[in-house]
Amino acid sequence: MQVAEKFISINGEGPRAGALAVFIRFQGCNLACSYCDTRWANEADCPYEELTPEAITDYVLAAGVTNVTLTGGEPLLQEEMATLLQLFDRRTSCQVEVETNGAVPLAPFCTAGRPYFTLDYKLAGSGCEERMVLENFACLRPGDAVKFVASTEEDLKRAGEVIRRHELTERCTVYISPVFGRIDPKRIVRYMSRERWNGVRLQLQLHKMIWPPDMRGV
Ligand SMILES: C[S@@+](CC[C@H](N)C(=O)[O-])C[C@H]1O[C@@H](n2cnc3c(N)ncnc32)[C@H](O)[C@@H]1O
Ligand SMILES: Nc1nc2[nH]cc(C(=O)O)c2c(=O)[nH]1
Ligand code: SF4
Ligand SMILES: [Mg+2]
Repeated sequence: MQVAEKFISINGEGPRAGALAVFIRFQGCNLACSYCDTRWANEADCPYEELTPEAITDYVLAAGVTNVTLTGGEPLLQEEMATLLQLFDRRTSCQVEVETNGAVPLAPFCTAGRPYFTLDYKLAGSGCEERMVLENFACLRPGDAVKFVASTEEDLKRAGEVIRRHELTERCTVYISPVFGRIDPKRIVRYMSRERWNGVRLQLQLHKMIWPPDMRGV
């Protein structure tokens, strides 16, 4: 498996935000979001370590941290991802979370060793909305999350439509986040108040408040 970086930090995003986690960031992505903060990991010439699923679970077990976040790049493009998830299930008692971009079918990963998914629904501002696999919503369960990362008021309006049409707040946790530096979070809160967005949570990326926003390995 192609690992661009691995590190221990607090999770800055999602349902386990603030909790210590071990991060495995895989190289390569099938999208090119306009705002991507880890574009470097998507480049074909990004340096990576080639690690087996066994070596990755060994690293996590040795780290002694019980939350694991698999991210990227797009983690679900890794050929051995199903094997890795089964190994985590068999060899560890870790809570495994996968950050995924909504453009890869989840169903093949919803068998034994199913992780928690944090699924990004890409809005128009990302340039990738037409790539969303809408069938994925049916796979979501409590403990999972859908995240909308908004650049504009148009994005906020669209997020509201998708949340309502697919009844997402009934299925799992729903987050709305600003594209870092592109929209003032105050505008999002005003929008949430005006539209009475019950059941949706604003989320700001904690790690970008603690460290420089472009710092790797945190
Ligand atoms: C880098 S992506 C990797 C996982 C997967 N490819 C995805 O898009 O969910 C991890 C998370 O960072 C978010 N993200 C990337 N760039 C961002 C930015 N500039 N501002 C806010 N969130 C960003 C993505 O929307 C996603 O939720
Ligand atoms: N601290 C920290 N938390 C994170 N949660 C999700 C991340 C990601 O890049 O997917 C991330 C990240 O890059 N750093
Ligand atoms: S899907 Fe994720 S990793 Fe890929 S370009 Fe978009 S934000 Fe970046
Ligand atoms: Mg990140």
